[in-house]
Order: sequence, then C-alpha cells, then structure tokens
Amino acid sequence: MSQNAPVTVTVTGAAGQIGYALLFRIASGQMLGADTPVRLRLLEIPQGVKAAEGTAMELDDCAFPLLESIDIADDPRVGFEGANVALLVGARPRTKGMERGDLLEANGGIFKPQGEAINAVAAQDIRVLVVGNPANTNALIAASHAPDVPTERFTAMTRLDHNRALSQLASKTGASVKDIEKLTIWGNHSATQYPDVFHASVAGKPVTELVDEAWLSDTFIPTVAKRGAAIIEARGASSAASAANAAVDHVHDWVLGTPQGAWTSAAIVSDGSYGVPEGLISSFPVTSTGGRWEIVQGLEVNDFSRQRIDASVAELVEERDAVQGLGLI
Ligand SMILES: NC(=O)C1=CN([C@@H]2O[C@H](COP(=O)(O)OP(=O)(O)OC[C@H]3O[C@@H](n4cnc5c(N)ncnc54)[C@H](O)[C@@H]3O)[C@@H](O)[C@H]2O)C=CC1
Ligand SMILES: O=C([O-])CC(=O)C(=O)O
Repeated sequence: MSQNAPVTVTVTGAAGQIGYALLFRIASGQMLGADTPVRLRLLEIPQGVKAAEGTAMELDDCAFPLLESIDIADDPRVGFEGANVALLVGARPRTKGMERGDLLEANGGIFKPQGEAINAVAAQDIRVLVVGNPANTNALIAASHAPDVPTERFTAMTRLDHNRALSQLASKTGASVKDIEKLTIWGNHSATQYPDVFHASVAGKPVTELVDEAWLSDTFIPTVAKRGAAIIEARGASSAASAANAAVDHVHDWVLGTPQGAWTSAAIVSDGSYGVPEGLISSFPVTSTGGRWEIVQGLEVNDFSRQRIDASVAELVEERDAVQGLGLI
C-alpha cells in the first residue's frame, strides 16, 4: 500500500488519563488511517514530563509500524512545532471551592499561550481539537490568540456527547447504533447541552414515532447531559477511554470526511446559523468534506428544541463575556 506523507500530531496533557488512552490509538493508525505515518509530540507541564516519558517507552514497546517519532516537550513553542493536528487535552480541572471565574482564569493561563504558540510554530494546515474543559470556551481563548490561523480550524469536542446519545437511543429502541442517523448535539459541552433527536431516524424510522416527549425531556436529555458526572461517580475518575475514542472519531471524520448523507456533532465556530451568535464555538450538526466542517443547513427547529438550544447558547455567551471581562480574549 502506498503511504501518505507523515502527519505531526501534538497531544497536550499527554501524561494524563485521556492521553494514556489516546496516544496508542493515534499511533496505531485509527485516527488518521492505516496509510498515514504519525509523528507524535507530547506536551506536558514539567511535573508531567517523567510520566510522559514512561508512556513514550510503552509506545515504543508497541512497535507500531506507522509511528515515526515521539518527542516530549514542556514548552508549547517546542511542542507545537510543525503540528498538523493538535489535541488540547491538558486543562486545569475544577477543584473544591473553585468558582467558575477562577476556573476560566486558570484555563486562560493555559490556552492563551498555547494559542500563541500554535500561531507561531504550527504547520499552515493546523487543525485543533480542544478536549480540556470548559472545552468550547478554551477553544475560543486559544483561537483568539492565533490570529493567523483561520478560526474554523479551532474546534471543541462534543463527539463524546454525540456517541453517548447514540448509545442511549439504541438501547431504548432496541436498535444498533449503526442504524441511527442524524442525531445532533447543540451548544456547550456542559450540562446545558441539547441532544436533539427530532431529525433522527432509527433504521429509517423517525425517532419521533418511537419515543415520546416525556422520555426525551425526563430521561434521554438529562442522561446524556449528565453522563460525565455519572461516570465520575461510578469510576471515581472522569471518562477517559470514551473521551479518547471520541477525540479519535472527531479528528478522523474531520480529516477523512463523514460518510455520504450522514452527519455528526462538533463544536465549531458559529457563522450565525440557527441563531447562534457569530464567533461562538458551539456544537452543531456537521458534515466534513475536503478537511472542512460544514454546518448542516435548513433544519426545522421546533419550540422544544429552540428553548434548549437557546439555553445552552446563553451559557456560552456568559462564558465568553466572563473571559472577555478577564482580558483572556
Ligand atoms: N470534551 C469532553 O467531552 C471531555 C473533556 N474532558 C476533559 O479533558 C481534560 C483532561 O482529562 P484527563 O486526561 O482525565 O485529566 P488528567 O488530570 O488525568 O490529565 C491532564 C493532564 O494535563 C496536564 N496538563 C495540565 N496543564 C497542562 C499544560 N498547560 N500543558 C500541557 N499539559 C498540561 C497534566 O499534567 C495532566 O497530565 C479535563 O479538562 C476533562 O475535564 C474529559 C472527558 C470528556
Ligand atoms: O466533567 C468532566 O471532566 C468529564 C467530561 O467532560 C465528560 O465526561 O463529559
């Protein structure tokens, strides 16, 4: 098989839980395809470098044929050098007693210099996925410090929410996830997100014929929106393998395209579609062709959906105003 040019992939927070689940899948070719060699760059804070070195030793020990090199850095200007794809996973988690403003400020201290470094040293075609929470607003901060990179190349992850919604709907209807089409996550990757099934079908049947509105509002929506918290409660740690899997799915579809006629969900910069203020990084129904996400247009939004989209978007506006107030964007 002929091979493509190698792709440089930078992963921040490489020594963390998600990093540990993610790097092996990237190196094995599951993210960019079996014909694309990968050069990995692991970016950590100084305290995380030793553990990242341990992960790199294990990556070596897998003898992945596609893995050309592994570099470890604690300086963003080194870690993003020549990056074609950047997965921004490392973030400051909320700790006890921390207010939302403190969390946004602490993350501003991470995503501002990372945005600047991406602007300065990444490859021309850099594509960024922000996983670290609050993901949408962290993506906004990074994008605003990378003026030379088109904002559409900064995205945030709602694919885990999308996959969670697929799975919940499959289990309710007794179908397989592969039979479900045209589901959407709108808004923020937070408890206000809105998983929308009004355009979705299961094995060709409209979902609205299979479930009722009470199940949607009382079970489906809260289960999907609060799944992260339920995992933390059960596992004693936040979702890691499923988050890594969703990151692989997001970048795979972005670079290699979504299947004909299908859509997925990703938080991308709004062009004002569906009443989402221009410039916000919000989740939409999206397709990807030629390495570009596009928002699916022309969907009818009923009152049930409108209220919920508006509530999540209002939270994004609040977060944006807060980081603006802190001088982070
Ligand atoms: N968008 C989504 O769907 C999801 C997002 N998350 C978020 O992903 C993030 C990472 O989660 P985990 O891997 O479980 O956390 P973790 O705490 O296990 O790992 C985070 C790693 O990031 C590193 N780090 C911190 N600041 C850094 C910086 N400035 N540069 C480079 N590395 C840095 C830390 O040293 C640590 O190794 C969290 O913010 C979590 O809330 C988690 C699940 C789903
Ligand atoms: O809250 C967290 O850290 C984990 C998270 O985003 C999720 O599982 O969706």
